[in-house]
Amino acid sequence: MSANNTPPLSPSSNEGIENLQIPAFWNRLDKRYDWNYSTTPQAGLDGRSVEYRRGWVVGGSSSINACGYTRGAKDDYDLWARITKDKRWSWEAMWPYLLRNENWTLPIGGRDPAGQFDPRYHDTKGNVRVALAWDGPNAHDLRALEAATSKEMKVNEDFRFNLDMNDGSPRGVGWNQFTAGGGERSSAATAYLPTHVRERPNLTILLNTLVLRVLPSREGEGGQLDVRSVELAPMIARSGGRSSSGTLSPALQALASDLSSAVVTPNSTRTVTASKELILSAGAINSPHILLLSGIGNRTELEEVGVDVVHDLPGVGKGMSDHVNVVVRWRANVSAEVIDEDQALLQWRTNRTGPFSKATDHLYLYFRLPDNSSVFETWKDPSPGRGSAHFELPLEKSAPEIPGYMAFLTPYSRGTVTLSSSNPYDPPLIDPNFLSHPFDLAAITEGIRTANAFYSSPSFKRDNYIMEFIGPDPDKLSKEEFEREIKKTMGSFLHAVGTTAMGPWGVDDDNDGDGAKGVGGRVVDPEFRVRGVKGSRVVDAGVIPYVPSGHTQAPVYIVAERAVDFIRETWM
Ligand SMILES: Cc1cc2nc3c(=O)[nH]c(=O)nc-3n(C[C@H](O)[C@H](O)[C@H](O)COP(=O)(O)OP(=O)(O)OC[C@H]3O[C@@H](n4cnc5c(N)ncnc54)[C@H](O)[C@@H]3O)c2cc1C
Repeated sequence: MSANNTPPLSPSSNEGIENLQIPAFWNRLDKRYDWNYSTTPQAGLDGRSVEYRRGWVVGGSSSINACGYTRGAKDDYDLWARITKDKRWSWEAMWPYLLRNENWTLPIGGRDPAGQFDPRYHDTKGNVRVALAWDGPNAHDLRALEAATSKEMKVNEDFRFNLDMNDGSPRGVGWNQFTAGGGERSSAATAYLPTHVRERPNLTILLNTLVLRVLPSREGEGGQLDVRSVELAPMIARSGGRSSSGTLSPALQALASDLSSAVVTPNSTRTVTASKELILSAGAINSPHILLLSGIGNRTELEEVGVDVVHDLPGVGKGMSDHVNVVVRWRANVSAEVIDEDQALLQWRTNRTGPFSKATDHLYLYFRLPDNSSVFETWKDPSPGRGSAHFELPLEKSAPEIPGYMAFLTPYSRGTVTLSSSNPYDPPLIDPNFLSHPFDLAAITEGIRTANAFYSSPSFKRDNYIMEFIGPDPDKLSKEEFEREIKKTMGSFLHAVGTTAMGPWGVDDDNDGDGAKGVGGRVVDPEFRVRGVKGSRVVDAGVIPYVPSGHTQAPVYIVAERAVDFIRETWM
């Protein structure tokens, strides 16, 4: 079901779109809010391509995502500080920014959240509304909580209850926090661009407008390349991938008349030049795409597709790091809970409670592989530290099968975003290169064993509640059968980072585009300035060098809040 909507004025506006406001609808949204990307055929998935969703709407992917709010581990930020050799990126130094985006909100419907989060790690003054779900523990949660506090499960320290997974130490069983407030999605659009902000005279939002390229504006001091212009074109029709261009929208014409530097070109494009600097935030997939189309990237690869090289920066689009989604299942003795969707929609419209007010379920299990795991005999642990997790298992209640969409959080595999052609309307080639490193499948095999150990606790076995592990079970299938099953259903958690990764100050002598080195050739400095270029920064998920051991939207808000102060300090 999808709620009836008044057709939007523009498909790229989020305003007044009920389907975007309802958290539960994230997985059934109309394609018009999506760039409709897929990956290249993945050798690691036996040649399968997988869907790669990205939000085509104000607020980007935060307007269509599953609302999970996880900052990751303290170790993630400390790793960024080591990579950039800049202590300002450590968890401790970042603490004000970890809080600054957040507006902690009580759950809608009057549920008492005491004992389900730790108020010391939250703030109520930010813009992004964050809350626990409207409803309290269900029967499945009660068993998980019982397991997490039982003596038997002390065998694994990660099977313990964790009061707040956003305190920097996510390991354990804890309550899922959502980017929702009052039962409605809170996105970058609703949080940072509410109506009163959109009405500011110094802000212009161009809907249905495509950035084609960034352009050198003028020679900067000392002949340094100065990139502060963007080339824009209207986007009028979308039917999968990108659209064709059309005539200029009134907003674009108005902007052009306001800006002395705007230039009309014969094919309806427009060039706009920033007086101070250009901030590119087109996301981990599209920011590198735009840079490559602009001639900023690996010289040889640009020349191969006929793009004039403006700046040889080999790391652009390299080093893509993402979480994979491993599907495992258990048969459960649970009766199916049938949701009357008309009733649920009415309930949501009436008081914003009910099943539609939450995007996913209540509890998550974050766990590490043990230090003595056989996988570490062959490979070095890629995780950022012992406080971080290798896996996330959402503890979902469903009947008659309990699904485990287990996220593998610390992959060695790294991929790329490259050009399919020099035409800005052609989608980029997205190659996450899933399972290209043998550690990943070996770790997943061990991770499944640990996930099954959790569901084998007496709390879940009692009354024959969990009846059977459906699998894929590495202890029942042959290695080949097991791997085939994993590859058949695996997808992306859509947490791409690293494609315009930040690295240390100064000359980057590791900027060789070698994804295997870990950060894919560093594209921006620790304050997000594009290397070797004056006037441009990139601020989005692409600058994060390693995929965090949690979901990515909270880290992106944190990165963006940090960027605000870097930019402010530059111009004060
Ligand atoms: C379906 C889905 C579910 C997810 N679930 C979660 C979750 O539960 N929790 C979580 O933490 N993370 C989740 N994520 C990831 C999270 O939403 C992203 O990491 C986060 O939004 C940051 O993404 P980004 O920086 O890549 O940019 P995006 O959020 O994708 O934003 C990029 C913006 O730039 C615009 N843009 C791009 N190219 C151009 C161009 N050429 N011209 C004009 N505009 C352009 C896009 O339309 C978009 O508005 C999910 C993502 C998806 C897609």
